[in-house]
Amino acid sequence: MYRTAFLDLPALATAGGTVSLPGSKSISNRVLLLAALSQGTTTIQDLLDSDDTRVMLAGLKQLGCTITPDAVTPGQPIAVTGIGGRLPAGTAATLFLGNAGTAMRPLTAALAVLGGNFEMTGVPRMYERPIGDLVDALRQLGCQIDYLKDAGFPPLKIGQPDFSAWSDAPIQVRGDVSSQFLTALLMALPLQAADKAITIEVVGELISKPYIHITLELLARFGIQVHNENWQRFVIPAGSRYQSPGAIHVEADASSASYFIALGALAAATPGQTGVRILGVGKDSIQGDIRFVEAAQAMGAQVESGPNWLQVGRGTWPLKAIDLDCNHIPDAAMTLGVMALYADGTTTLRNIASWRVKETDRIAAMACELRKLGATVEEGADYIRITPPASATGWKAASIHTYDDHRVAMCFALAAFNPAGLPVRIEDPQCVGKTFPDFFESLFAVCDTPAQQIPVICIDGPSGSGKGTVAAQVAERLGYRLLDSGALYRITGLVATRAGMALEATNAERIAALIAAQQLEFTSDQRVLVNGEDVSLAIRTEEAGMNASKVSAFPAVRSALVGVQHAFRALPGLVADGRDMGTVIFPHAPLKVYLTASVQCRAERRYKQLISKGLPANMQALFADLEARDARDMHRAAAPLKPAEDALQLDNSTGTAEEAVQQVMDWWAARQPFAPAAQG
Ligand SMILES: Nc1ncnc2c1ncn2[C@@H]1O[C@H](COP(=O)(O)OP(=O)(O)O)[C@@H](O)[C@H]1O
Ligand SMILES: Nc1ccn([C@@H]2O[C@H](COP(=O)(O)OP(=O)(O)O)[C@@H](O)[C@H]2O)c(=O)n1
Repeated sequence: MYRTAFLDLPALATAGGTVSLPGSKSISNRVLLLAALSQGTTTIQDLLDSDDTRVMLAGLKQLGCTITPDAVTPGQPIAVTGIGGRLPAGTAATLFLGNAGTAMRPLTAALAVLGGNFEMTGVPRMYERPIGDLVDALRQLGCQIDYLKDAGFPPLKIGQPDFSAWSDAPIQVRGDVSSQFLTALLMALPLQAADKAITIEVVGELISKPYIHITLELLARFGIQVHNENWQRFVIPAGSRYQSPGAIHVEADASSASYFIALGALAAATPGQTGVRILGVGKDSIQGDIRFVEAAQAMGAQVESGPNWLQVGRGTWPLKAIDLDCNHIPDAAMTLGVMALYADGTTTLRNIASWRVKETDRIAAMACELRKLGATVEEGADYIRITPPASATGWKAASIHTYDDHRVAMCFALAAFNPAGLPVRIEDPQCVGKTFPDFFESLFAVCDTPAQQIPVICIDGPSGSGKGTVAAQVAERLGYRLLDSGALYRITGLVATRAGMALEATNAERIAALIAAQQLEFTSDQRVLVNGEDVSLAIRTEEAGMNASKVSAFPAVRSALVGVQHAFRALPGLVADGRDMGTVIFPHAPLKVYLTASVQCRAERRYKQLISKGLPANMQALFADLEARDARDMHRAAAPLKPAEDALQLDNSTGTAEEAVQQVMDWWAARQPFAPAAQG
């Protein structure tokens, strides 16, 4: 997940490849509970790993379910052996359910019906989330539930139910506060329907019907066929009994799929690829938002589907403008708002009054941000009408404010395909964490753009000037990748020495062949692996620096390392630290900085740095080494150390590292097309 203040997306050109979406939270926790109540073992594929599923798993273990493996492991199924519809007499437990409504509500209902001695607890925020309507409904049956703090809210105490006074009258539950209460009853009451049918009656208008649809579909897979009488009465037939389906797959979140469906529809296919393949959800999905596919098709998307996959490519281009009632897909419809930027006319999205009361006023937010990009937007109480810029020159580079709304951030990323080739800034990108923490990583993995579009900031300079420190911090602030090119020469020196090769010109070709044959890996936490061995510390000694300086003078070695360095230039951007980043490796980089500091100052810094790493250091020797290294780096024939003609020079002798970082950030900001107010 990007935790930067903003994330700049370079202009993107094509899309293609496969994206796996995270599992749906609503489905994950329902499946877990249903598996736990069933007879038999259920093998669950693609369960979401999140706070809410973790507390559910922990609770189920306390109830005696066997869970293997112990926790969600990426790519591996998890097996849940259920309790077969009953708990051993006298089962007692205190269940901590965090802030997971999808665990608290259904588990309360199930345990109240099964009976035992339970305390249902959670985080303080959970104690502010209402549960009174569910408790009232359960008490109609004879369930024993007491409030341990405030009436109507968790924590709760659950005892042994007494069903003797319960007639066959329908159980009534309110449907207009949270559909989770009805879901909880629908999942718990089959436990009492062995001998007689049970009817649940909704009082008031039922909200969020698509979620009840999910519950009914999943119940059916676990052997319970509920009769839905016009969303007002639900009848659980007599003889109902939970039975594991054996294996079940958790669908990916269909709303998250909308961004990639749109991507396939509006991006040209990456050569060699046939559009975007989305794994985890198919057209037969039980989630309401899957109907986004129809809307995308109406705009021109070419969509194929199979069990749990979608394949989306460009069909009609430009997209067709549409006029659509979006009441059935309120969340995913925001994505249509950005697709409208690529349409051949004015698109109207209607019946979206609920947008006004979501994470933010989404109609106002979409209108404001779409206008920043150059669209003409009309907004009404319950509609939005979007006319795209008339031509490529009408597009503007915008810094998109995201209103702490994950969906605003995700759908506006698609604006990076604009025909004007402008970058798009997404402010506060970490707001996507609510449903899709790795959204931008997933997006970059299936998007492509010519290398010259991907920004590179070069930071060159002599040893100890602070390049590595400044480059790492600039990369962190921008969410860019980092190339520590010196590490490549240090590794070369190390492997050559270990292979017993003298670091002399006569061996240059052999050394070059040797480094080209190594498997190099740079981890996200800045460790360096050679053929799987962590050499991060071994290459940091002064001796390794000297050896690096020697091998780096060999043209054959330098050529052998060019491809590796170019490969670092990847979305969303790169900060490259070295000697020849701006002069040789990335000569067209949009920002080149030449960082210097006096030899005295650099020797002192290096001394402190080595000591802090527990490596030996001697001030006098360091001073001499630095001078020798400077001389060799500056006077060698191949790619000598010198400022690029268009480099900005920064003397870093007196200021702090933070000041140097800020200077580079300011220079970078000045080269961006975004309004200055939004710079971070
Ligand atoms: N103003 C400064 N700018 C950059 N680094 C500094 C500064 N002041 C002290 N340092 C320290 O200097 C040391 C050497 O910096 P480093 O980034 O390794 O240099 P280089 O990569 O140019 O060899 C680091 O330990 C860093 O924390
Ligand atoms: N792009 C680069 C980076 C490093 N080098 C060489 O590799 C050596 C080690 O690089 P480094 O960046 O790790 O060294 P320090 O600046 O940290 O001392 C330098 O002294 C240079 O001789 C190079 O020639 N070209």
